[in-house]
Amino acid sequence: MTAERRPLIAGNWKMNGLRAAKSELRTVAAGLAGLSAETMICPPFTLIGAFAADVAGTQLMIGGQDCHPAESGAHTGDISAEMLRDAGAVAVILGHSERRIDHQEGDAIVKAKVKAAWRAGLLPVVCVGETLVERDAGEAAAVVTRQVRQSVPEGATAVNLVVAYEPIWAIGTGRTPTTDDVAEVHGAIRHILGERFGAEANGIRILYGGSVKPDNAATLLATANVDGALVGGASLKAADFLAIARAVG
Ligand SMILES: O=C[C@H](O)COP(=O)(O)O
Repeated sequence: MTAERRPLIAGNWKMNGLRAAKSELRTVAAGLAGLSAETMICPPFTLIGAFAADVAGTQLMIGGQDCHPAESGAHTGDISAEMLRDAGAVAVILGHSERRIDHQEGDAIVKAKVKAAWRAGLLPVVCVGETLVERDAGEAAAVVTRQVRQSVPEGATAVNLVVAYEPIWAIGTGRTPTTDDVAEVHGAIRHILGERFGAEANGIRILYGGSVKPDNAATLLATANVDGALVGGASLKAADFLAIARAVG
C-alpha cells in the first residue's frame, strides 16, 4: 500500500441477510472510529436503502453487488446503477465470478456495466480471477490481464475504479494463494493498468478477495500492490469484518 492509495476493506454479503441483520451493520459502523481504511458493506439489493439510511453520517459506505447496463426499461428483475445510487449506494461490485458463472456474464457485459456505474456516479469494483485449471496451467496472470483489458473501459482513473483480484478457487474454500502468487498477479494488474491509463494506474486500488479472514488479513494486506480486501463470508460477522479492517497497517 502507498500513501496515494487509501486501503479499502469491502464486505460482499452475497445472497445473505434479512432485515434483522441491521444490528450487525450497526456494530460494524460503531467500531470503525480511528481506522485508517475506508470500509464498505455490499448487502443484497433488498437491504441497500435501509442500510444506507442507517449508516448515514458514519464512515461506512454501502454498495451494490451488480447492476444492469441500462438506466431503465423492460428488464424484469434487474436493477440499474441509477436505482442503486437512488437507494443510497455509492459503489457497485461488477464482474464477480459468481455473476460470470451463474449468469454467464463475459467481459463485454462487465465493461458495459462499468460504464453504467460511471454514468450513475457509482464507484465500480471490477472483479477478475482465474480458475484452478488456469492457475495450475500457469495462466493466472495472463487470464487476469486479459480480463482487466476487456472488462475495464477507456477512461479509468484513480478515483473512478477499483479492481478486485479474486482467484475463483480461493472463494469460500479457506484456501488462499501464497503471498508471492498474490504479488505476481497484483503486479500484473498494476502493469496492464499502467499500460492503459498511465500515471493514473498508480492510484487505482487493487483489492485481494478469496478466503480473507482475521487470521490471514494482515499478511495478505501487507503484500505488494494489495490495497485492501473484498471479503465474503467473514464480512457477515461484525467482529470478523472489524478485525480485518483493523489489520490494515
Ligand atoms: O466477494 C467476495 C469473495 O467472493 C470472497 O468470498 P470469501 O471471503 O467468502 O472467500
